[in-house]
Amino acid sequence: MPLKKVPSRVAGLKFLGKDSSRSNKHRAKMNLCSILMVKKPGVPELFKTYQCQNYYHQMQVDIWESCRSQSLEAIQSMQQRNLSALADEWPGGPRAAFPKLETYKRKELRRYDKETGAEGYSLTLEALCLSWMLQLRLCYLPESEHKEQGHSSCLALLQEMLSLQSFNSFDPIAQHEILEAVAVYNGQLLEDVELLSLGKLAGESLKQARMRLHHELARINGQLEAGVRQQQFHFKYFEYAAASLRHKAAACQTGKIQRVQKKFSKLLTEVTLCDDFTKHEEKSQAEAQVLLSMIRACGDALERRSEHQHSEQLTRDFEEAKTRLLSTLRSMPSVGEKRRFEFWREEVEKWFTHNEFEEFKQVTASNMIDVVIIGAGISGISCAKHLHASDRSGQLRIKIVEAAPRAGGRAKTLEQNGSTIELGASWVHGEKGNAIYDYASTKDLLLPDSWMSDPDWRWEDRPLRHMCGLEASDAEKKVFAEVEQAFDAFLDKASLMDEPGEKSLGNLLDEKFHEWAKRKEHDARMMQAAFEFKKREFISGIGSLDLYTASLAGYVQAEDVGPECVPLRRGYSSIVQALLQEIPDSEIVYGSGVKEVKNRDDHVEVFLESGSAIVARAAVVTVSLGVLKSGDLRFTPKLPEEKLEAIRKTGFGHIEKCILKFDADTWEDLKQGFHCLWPPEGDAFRPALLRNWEQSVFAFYPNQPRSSQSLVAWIVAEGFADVSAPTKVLDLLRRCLGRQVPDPVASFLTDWGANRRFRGSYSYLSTGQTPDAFSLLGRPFGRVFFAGEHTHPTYFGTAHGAYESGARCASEVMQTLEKPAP
Ligand SMILES: Cc1cc2nc3c(=O)[nH]c(=O)nc-3n(C[C@H](O)[C@H](O)[C@H](O)COP(=O)(O)OP(=O)(O)OC[C@H]3O[C@@H](n4cnc5c(N)ncnc54)[C@H](O)[C@@H]3O)c2cc1C
Repeated sequence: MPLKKVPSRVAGLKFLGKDSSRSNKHRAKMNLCSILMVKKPGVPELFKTYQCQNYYHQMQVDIWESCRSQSLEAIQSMQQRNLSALADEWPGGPRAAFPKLETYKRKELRRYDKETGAEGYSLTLEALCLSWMLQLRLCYLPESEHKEQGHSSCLALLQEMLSLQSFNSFDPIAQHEILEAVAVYNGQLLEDVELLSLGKLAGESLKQARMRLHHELARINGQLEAGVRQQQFHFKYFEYAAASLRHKAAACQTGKIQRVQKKFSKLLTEVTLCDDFTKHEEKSQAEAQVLLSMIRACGDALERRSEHQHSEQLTRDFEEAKTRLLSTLRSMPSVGEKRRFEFWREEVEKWFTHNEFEEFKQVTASNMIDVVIIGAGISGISCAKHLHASDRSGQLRIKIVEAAPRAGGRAKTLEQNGSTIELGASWVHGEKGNAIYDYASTKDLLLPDSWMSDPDWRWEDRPLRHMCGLEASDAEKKVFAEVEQAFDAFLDKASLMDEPGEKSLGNLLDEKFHEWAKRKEHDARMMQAAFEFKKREFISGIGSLDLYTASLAGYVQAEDVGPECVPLRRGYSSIVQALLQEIPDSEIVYGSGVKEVKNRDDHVEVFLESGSAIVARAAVVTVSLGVLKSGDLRFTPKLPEEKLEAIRKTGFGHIEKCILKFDADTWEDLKQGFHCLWPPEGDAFRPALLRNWEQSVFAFYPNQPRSSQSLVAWIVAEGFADVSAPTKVLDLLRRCLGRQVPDPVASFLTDWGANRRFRGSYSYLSTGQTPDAFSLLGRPFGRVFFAGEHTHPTYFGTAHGAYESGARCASEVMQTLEKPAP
């Protein structure tokens, strides 16, 4: 690779890139524009055609800068920003314009290639443009629905550039650029599971496609190494060499990685030891040192991988490597001086916290297991239990990773001086065909039937009070009972409808109520108040913030397993404890939030927030719909669009409980609880539109089991985080009773909506959704399986739905694991 004199303008750009001062950046940008717009008359015309000048210029400069900041992620996010800001400038979208621009450039390139010498400088520029364009294109790849085509065309472009007769006579900057693009592509390609889809596209077998890939990589790496050997201590070479190593590490077996690692290590050692090493740019010298240490540390890590070491040990090793490196840098005459050393210390920190490097560390820290279950709620534990039950060999290696320090998720019971308080699920809804009921019965966890006939608990006998503090009169109670009956009848009728269509529950109920109320002679305000009570009560049952976005079809689809509401003797946590006893303790890792799930060809990689990773043959995701909506858990590759849409559209409720615990004397007076009637607000009662959450409180119920001496108020509010809620709820209680009530001895407030591990209470079908949304949410994607209440087609929103979804998932996973490898 002969070094030619670098054309000043381009060189200026390159070196200006190193200087981050604003004016220099601006000059760099202007230089670039003038090269593109003035020196190459064909280019502006073309850009004009696609009306994308600004976009393109901005892009070049952005890419330039983000290449310096080393991260493809940075390029992608910049790309996103630019795209939305400049979408108007590029009618038809950049994807439509790209192929045209590309074809043009490729043609030019070939033409210049034939006429090498005469147009050498132009050729260099064209090659530069092409390589930038390639980088742009690479940015689109992760998002593109035409990923396979994207891969093919990128590969074709790379091959074309590398095979140009005149490649070696390009100026070094252009060669660098092209090789960089190659290296980025190299990493990207491995990321996308080794050309699997490309193989399919070209009608090749997987084996052929892999061979082709390896052949290609060997060639590309050869070029990279040649670059390093020529002592061009260029930042990018080292960086991408490391990225490439990391990707290889993720894709190959240990033996192979060690060979690659040794090779790089040798190469870099050679570089740092050579005579004129210290004559090179300071930054490059340090870069080489950093890389060498990193690679050595990686080497150590790799060796440990075979020794099954834990990630904490690895973290310590990396820390040690970092300290070693810093002391080497401090001792280097060109770096050790205080101000510069500070700069380098920051750089080293960056290197060592660089995402890719972290991932490398994580992957090396893991050992392959069979199934990793994310979340130890009812669905996660049920899945583990059922996996064990169907594991005939008794060899299945399972891990459950749970972000919280406890199991149970939305089933959470507080133990309070011998009594229990339910913060999440409290009832076993229905007896027949309810898996939780059956399970709890066999373990004798349910309260005896007699509790239902307890006069203190009888629903219909509960006192009815106005918010102003008055008890409802007998006449009002009669109206209330009639409205209740009519309301239930509306819903019963809705359940019988064959085609509930797009209608919302709110609309249906309003319609029916108005028809019904017209025929009645009762006090209109009382009817309305009773109707709004029912709606409030109903909202807390289905979890929707607003009945007008909850689908009637969803209500019809939700299956009841009986009218009973059976509480558990020792609360819902007793179910969780019983289930936990059926799986080995060592299988659960608490306090381990998962941040990313990578779906590979024949395995999954699950990256934890703590910095380690688990590699398994299959993963089961049981996090709530709220967590899936938030995007906190990343999936690579992205989930299919139809699943994403179901995640976006399916409703996830926001129900909270505020529980006030009283002493024995006060409790005697309150133990039945009561229903509260708000003055009617017109006929469009929508909690989402309420001025404050207090208005969603419709009752004070004894918390089950009632020995806890506590009243619970249900609250409907999004992302609820009002710490003063217990005081406000107590005020409401006093207001409704029309008298002073002694302060409670304790109060509890849930935060299901604000808690980032849940982000809501339970799911429901929204208007406009097709009823198969829940099944779609439960559909596996590659080796990733999905359980959780939100994946049950008929028992969504319930604990038994969660339990059954775990069992379903276990059977899907077993089928996959038992399939012979392709
Ligand atoms: C207030 C309330 C009252 C309810 N009342 C009833 C009732 O009376 N009867 C009934 O049948 N149902 C009821 N439910 C619903 C029932 O509690 C749920 O349907 C059920 O518990 C859901 O279980 P799951 O396993 O699907 O999800 P979860 O319980 O949400 O379990 C998911 C687990 O994943 C963990 N997690 C989240 N993110 C991560 C991450 N990144 N990495 C690792 N782990 C993570 C969470 O910590 C959690 O433990 C109620 C729910 C609420 C909120």
